[in-house]
Amino acid sequence: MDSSLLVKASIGLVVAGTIYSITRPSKKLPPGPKGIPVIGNLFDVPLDKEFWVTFREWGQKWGDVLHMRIFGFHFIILNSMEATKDLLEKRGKIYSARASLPMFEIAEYSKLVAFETNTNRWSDGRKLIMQFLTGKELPKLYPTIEDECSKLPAKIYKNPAKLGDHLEMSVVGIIMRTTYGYVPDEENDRFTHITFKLLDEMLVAARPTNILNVFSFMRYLPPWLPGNGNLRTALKFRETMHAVVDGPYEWAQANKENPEVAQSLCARFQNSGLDIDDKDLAEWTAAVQFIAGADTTTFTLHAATKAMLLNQDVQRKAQAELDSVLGHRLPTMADRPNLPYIDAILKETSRWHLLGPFGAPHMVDSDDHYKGYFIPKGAIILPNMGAIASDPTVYPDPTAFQPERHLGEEPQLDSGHYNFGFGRRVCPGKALAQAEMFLVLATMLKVFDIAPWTSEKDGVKAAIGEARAPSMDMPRRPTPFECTMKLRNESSLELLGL
Ligand code: HEM
Repeated sequence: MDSSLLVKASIGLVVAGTIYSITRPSKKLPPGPKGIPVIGNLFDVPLDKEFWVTFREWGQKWGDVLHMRIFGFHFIILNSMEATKDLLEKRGKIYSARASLPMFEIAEYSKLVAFETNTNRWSDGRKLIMQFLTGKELPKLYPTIEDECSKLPAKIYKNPAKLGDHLEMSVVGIIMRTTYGYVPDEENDRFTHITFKLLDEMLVAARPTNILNVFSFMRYLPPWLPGNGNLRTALKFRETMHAVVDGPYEWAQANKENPEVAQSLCARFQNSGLDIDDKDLAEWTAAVQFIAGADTTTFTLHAATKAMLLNQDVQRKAQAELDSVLGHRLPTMADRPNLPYIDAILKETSRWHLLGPFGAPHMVDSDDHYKGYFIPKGAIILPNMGAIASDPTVYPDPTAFQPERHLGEEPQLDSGHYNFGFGRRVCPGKALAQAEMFLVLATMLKVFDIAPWTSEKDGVKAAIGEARAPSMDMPRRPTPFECTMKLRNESSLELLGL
């Protein structure tokens, strides 16, 4: 063999190797606290502080893309809108999976659009919702929204102490009527009751401290085995899940002739023209409307009420807008384009009260690289919306409640661009939620003043909100507050429809 050829070949190999080692994607994970073997960063996240605040502080030290590991799970924290959009939107194809939690699988929550990973069944479910809850179809739901909202002032007037419940039942009424054509009872409605039970159980099942969520092999052990209580719980939770999916659907089947049922989403899901005559998908997609749409919308309305209480000047400005556009009548959906301040209040509410500082986490389903860092397949992605919503370079004076920041020639970043999630997973109920929140808030402010409550002399106390420990839970109620609802003036009585 020609020795010069051997030398040339060796040099070539060395050069190629060097080039490869320089250009090879690095396996360097994004920065973050060092952690300790096996348990990783478990003790680096203080439990007495909001998690998003800790992550924002880490960001100030290490940058807007961070890594932490807890046991075998990798987490990538994104502290800026830019990084979040780059990954969850521009690379949405690989960043749209959902992590599977063993307790969610056993309880069958993973069959719901919101928790199912990116399968064909998930995308069919999404298509169904998008088809009927957006664009030209959405206004078909407006008469129901208007009807429910027109009843709200009388309910508040008769029993102001239950303001929080009235707001909740307006949202539930809109969902149950549009989804099934079913009008829920104000008190102790059977389907409403079981669905709220399910929502509570979901929070329990999602706890990372559940041993079954950490050691998934335990699902294959007999449920009666001592120490396998999580499996028994998950099997019980499955019964609630099925009651929520089957109950209202079967009621709708039995009441097909009722015109409201015939018009409902549930009926339309079955005749959608999509390639599904699959009863199973229609049934589970109908159920997710309540599961994903009730607390999210209600808690935002509770937070908007609190914002009005704390910012009386904003409330007065909103009422002045309502009076000048409406005169002496309740608002309708047709008024929305003329009431921009109400929408601005809702945008500011969603920024000011984060419903979920991390939204619903996505999972990346193949290895990736970003800004020179390695993002491992299976990592959970946590967009830190808390950091985004409080960034003074995006929102000057971020702690102030200022609807004006969303108006004018150069509005600041619309919270709707992050509060409803990202990319292929973005909330398909966004337009519906925004429409109903608009009308509920506009109706309430047209008829009532939301005033401070300090003692009985102020009137009847309405207490709303919840003391809560820092967590990753979504959605979250506002922290507790007390207010009283006063009719704005004598003629407001005429708007109650009594
Ligand atoms: C203020 C009200 C609401 C807020 C703030 C909200 C927010 C969100 C967020 C953050 C996500 C996760 C998105 C992601 O993974 O990137 C989501 C998903 C979802 N939302 Fe909403 N939502 C609201 C109301 C509603 C309503 C009224 C409905 C239905 C009628 C609904 C249906 C869904 C569904 C089905 C998903 C799962 C989407 C998927 O995983 O593909 N939401 N929502």
